Amino acid sequence: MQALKNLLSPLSGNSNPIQDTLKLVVIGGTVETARRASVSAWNGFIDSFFLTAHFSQEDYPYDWLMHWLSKAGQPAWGRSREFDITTRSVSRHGITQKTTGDLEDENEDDEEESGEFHQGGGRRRKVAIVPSMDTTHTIYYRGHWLRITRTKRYEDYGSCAELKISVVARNNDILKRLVLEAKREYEKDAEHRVHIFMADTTYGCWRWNGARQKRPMSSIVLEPGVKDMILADCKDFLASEDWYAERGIPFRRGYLLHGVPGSGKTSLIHSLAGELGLDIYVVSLSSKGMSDNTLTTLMGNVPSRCILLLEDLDAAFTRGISRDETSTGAPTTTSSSSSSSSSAKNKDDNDGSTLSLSGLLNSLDGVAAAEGRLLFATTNHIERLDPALSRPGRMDVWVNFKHATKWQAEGIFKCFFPARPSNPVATSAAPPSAASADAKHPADATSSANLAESKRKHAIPENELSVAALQGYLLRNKTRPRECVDEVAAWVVSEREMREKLKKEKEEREAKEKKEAEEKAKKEKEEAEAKEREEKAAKEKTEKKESRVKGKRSALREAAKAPAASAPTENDTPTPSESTSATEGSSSAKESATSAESTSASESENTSGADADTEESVTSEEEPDKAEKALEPSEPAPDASAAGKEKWVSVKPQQSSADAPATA
Ligand SMILES: Nc1ncnc2c1ncn2[C@@H]1O[C@H](COP(=O)(O)OP(=O)(O)OP(=O)(O)O)[C@@H](O)[C@H]1O
Repeated sequence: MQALKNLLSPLSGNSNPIQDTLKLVVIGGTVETARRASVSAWNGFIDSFFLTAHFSQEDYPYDWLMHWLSKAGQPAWGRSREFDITTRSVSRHGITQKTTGDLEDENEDDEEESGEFHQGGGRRRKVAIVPSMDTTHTIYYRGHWLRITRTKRYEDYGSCAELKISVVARNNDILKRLVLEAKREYEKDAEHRVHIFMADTTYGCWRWNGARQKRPMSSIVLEPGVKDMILADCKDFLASEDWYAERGIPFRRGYLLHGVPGSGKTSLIHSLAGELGLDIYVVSLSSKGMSDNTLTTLMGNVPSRCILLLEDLDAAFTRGISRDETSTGAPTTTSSSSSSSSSAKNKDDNDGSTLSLSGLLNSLDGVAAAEGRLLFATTNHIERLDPALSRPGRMDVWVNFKHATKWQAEGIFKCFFPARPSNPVATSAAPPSAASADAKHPADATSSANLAESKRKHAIPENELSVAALQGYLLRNKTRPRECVDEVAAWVVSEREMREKLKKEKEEREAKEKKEAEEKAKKEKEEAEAKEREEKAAKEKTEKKESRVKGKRSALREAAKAPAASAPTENDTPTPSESTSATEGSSSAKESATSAESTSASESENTSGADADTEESVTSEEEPDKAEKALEPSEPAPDASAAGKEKWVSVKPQQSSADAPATA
């Protein structure tokens, strides 16, 4: 104390300013050091007493905890003074737009209390409270204060959130309890839902796409034993991890569901996911930007227990062939022969996808491929698949889906109009209205039900209509079972007619497209041939012209040489008559040239269209030759005197007519 007094006292009195400054520096330094020491001591204290757990957005516990935290009415969370309020549900990949049916409360009466409200007439949304970003929230949980911080981590590809929970405790029991409770809550909530994740080809990651209501297996109508066989196989696989490990067999199983559209392939997978409590990870191999690397990354990020769904395997596969034939290994089948489909295919070829068959195979069973996943692939065209893709090991179980049999038609009818055994009147599987109508004639009820049953059975043709089409018909008549049965024969006829009509339209469209394509090809061929002919003619003309000019020049040269050779024996000076002749010759040449020109012009006039144009240009090119051409008729016989004349003539066309007399 005395020392502090001594230290401070001179500041008040008159003393040396340098000393005062130094003292101030010392005081400031001491205070700052003390502050830092206390902060570090506090951090040390926190570290030694607080337990801290980190939860990455990429893993399930993050989902559980966010779900737990976001639950409206969470008492501990309710006391927090800063939070985000959202109507979007919480998922592994952040706050995502929720889909219908997700996090909905069945109890509409408690709407206000639970924070739900109707939006857009019918769809209910739930207000969720979640921890805001980069803020530490303190909540009280089972006798402990939890410090919760949600932060965002930036990585190479996008961002990833993290949850940090700290608690003062001797051991991590409280954190374990918290995570387990959150998990239980999450699973309880997800009990009736199947979570769907879609592949994001841009970032090579999975995006939560929503949670769908589970579909009961009983609602899928397949031939007897099929559903049970698949379900039992899946269950057996999921329970056999050790068995696979002991034998060194990769712990994966593949199911290939192939067959006609609308026969229940996708529905069965959704139903199985619900039954087995698995999430579905959907990859569309034909999606934009899909490449070998992206697919491998995606496959590597699939969790161990899930359903991996490759939809429309053939579509991506056929496109793969056209895009990258060498690397796909050129499978045995090709795409549809129809011009429309091929043109559509060509259009798609430039979508930036570089997926190859080998890339797909590697991603399915390469080292990066996840263990314990159930692979389901669907296709409408099994014949287009490469044998390498569908071989056992990759696709272990094949199931063929056909058009509805009579048995299936009956089954789906019963799904829509289930019989009520407690009420004998209603054994006809009729809805209340029809049942009450029957109640007026109880004696007839059974017989009429049987009649309806047999009517229905006989009206639906075997293996002709898809189950989806049947379902559509039943949906349209869901409140009138009796009429539904009565009108089924008419509906089948109308379906056939509709199918015929569509088929005819398709054939006509294809024929038209084919014809157009053929005409186009023919026109292009003709144009190419015409162009080729033109080029050939032009070339021939040029060659002809060149050879003619050449011949002419050599003839003239030779003609010019002849008098030169005889010159020493004759008079060097031409006689007046010779000179006149030469002049005459020159004027005659001029005349001939003029007549040749006019002939050429009249010829051009007689020529029509493009030929005329061509002729014109050729004529103008030939202009210098006209004079030479014009000389042809005046070409004298090759005697000596004529040669003498030709001497002048030969010079003249090369020069202007004005020069002729001078030269002469
Ligand atoms: N066997 C079936 N049992 C019950 N419902 C079915 C069955 N087949 C089809 N459906 C109904 O038809 C609709 C279409 O079925 P789904 O999408 O499962 O057919 P798909 O075979 O996957 O067709 P695609 O090959 O075109 O994808 C669904 O709404 C489904 O309820």
